[in-house]
Amino acid sequence: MVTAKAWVLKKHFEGFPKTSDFDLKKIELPNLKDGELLLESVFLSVDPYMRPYSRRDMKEGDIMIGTQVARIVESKNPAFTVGAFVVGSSGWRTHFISDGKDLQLLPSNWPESLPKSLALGTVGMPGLTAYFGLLEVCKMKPGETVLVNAAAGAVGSVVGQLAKIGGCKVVGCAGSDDKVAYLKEIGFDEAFNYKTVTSLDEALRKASPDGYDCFFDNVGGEFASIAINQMKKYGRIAVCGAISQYNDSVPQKGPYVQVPMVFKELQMEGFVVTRWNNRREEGLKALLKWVVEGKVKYHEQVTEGFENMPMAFLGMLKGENLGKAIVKV
Ligand SMILES: NC(=O)C1=CN([C@@H]2O[C@H](COP(=O)(O)OP(=O)(O)OC[C@H]3O[C@@H](n4cnc5c(N)ncnc54)[C@H](OP(=O)(O)O)[C@@H]3O)[C@@H](O)[C@H]2O)C=CC1
Ligand SMILES: CCCCCCCCC/C=C/C=O
Repeated sequence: MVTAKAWVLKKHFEGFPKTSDFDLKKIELPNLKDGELLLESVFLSVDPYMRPYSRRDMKEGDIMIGTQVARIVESKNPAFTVGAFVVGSSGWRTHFISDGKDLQLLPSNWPESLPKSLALGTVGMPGLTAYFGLLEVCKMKPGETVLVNAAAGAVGSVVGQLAKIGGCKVVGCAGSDDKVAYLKEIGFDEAFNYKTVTSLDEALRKASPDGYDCFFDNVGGEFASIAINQMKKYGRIAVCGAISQYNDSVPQKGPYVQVPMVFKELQMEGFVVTRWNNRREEGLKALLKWVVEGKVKYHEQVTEGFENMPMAFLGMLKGENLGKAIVKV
């Protein structure tokens, strides 16, 4: 008999989440039936979507949603071998039972030298978000200028590097000087700390006096309202996320987007990465190849210990992570 630990949503978040909104539970797992596997989480992901999705998809007492890299510890399913690693979507738990249908094996050519946690970041959902958002929503072309915010995070750091591979000029904004230094290290042409500039408008203009063809927006709110005015004619805005609004109890008010949208003839499109689930393998293959070749660099903010999951989640929402926020069990 295995006892799993799991973090549940004790109380719906109001405003910024608190550690007291979570509860740690123990769950006795039954013996395996034919066709089932027992898995042990090795790395778990904390992601911004958990904040808005918790309100939409969860009720109090539910196990927190989320993905993990897990090792198969016991198998009564011939398609899965003990010792293999998979990406699962079983939420914040140390152990779980699956029939295998919701599991994705790590690519068979995964190099020993690469951390398996990358399957939750650069070579996982956030990397795919950057890949499809840039290619299919921004439709970036060589020679164009791309702006990305939350640029030193899991999605943003990949956006900037893929835009460079695609022959674009890249401007990134992030919330600390260390993050800005990292962006320059990984090849961003221009980067600045949006928290310390005296005028965001001026900083954006200085970084690209001719304006922006593509804006990969991870933040929304005030940042997006200012940046939209610096789009070039026929510019494309990929609305990927709105982290500056996820903790609002009262919706923020405009400025509104219609005037620049009309006169600059902009395209603005929201998207969710799962739209391209049928092209997941294509995206992962490309991302893994660029990482192996050293063309896409990665950084992970690893928090040790399953008991620290709420703290890691709160830290990520506060901007404490450089690169992908990961919890190592
Ligand atoms: N549409 C889709 O399919 C997907 C969308 N997303 C979205 O992409 C965005 C980035 O996600 P991800 O890369 O995983 O997360 P990150 O790794 O970028 O972590 C979140 C970062 O957001 C920044 N941030 C937090 N609060 C604010 C704020 N009030 N204003 C500005 N920046 C803030 C912080 O960086 P800093 O120090 O720079 O402020 C923080 O480090 C999120 O909005 C997320 O919801 C993610 C995956 C899929
Ligand atoms: C429990 C598994 C959920 C995986 C969802 C991945 C889609 C994330 C879309 C993100 C949107 C905004 O952050």
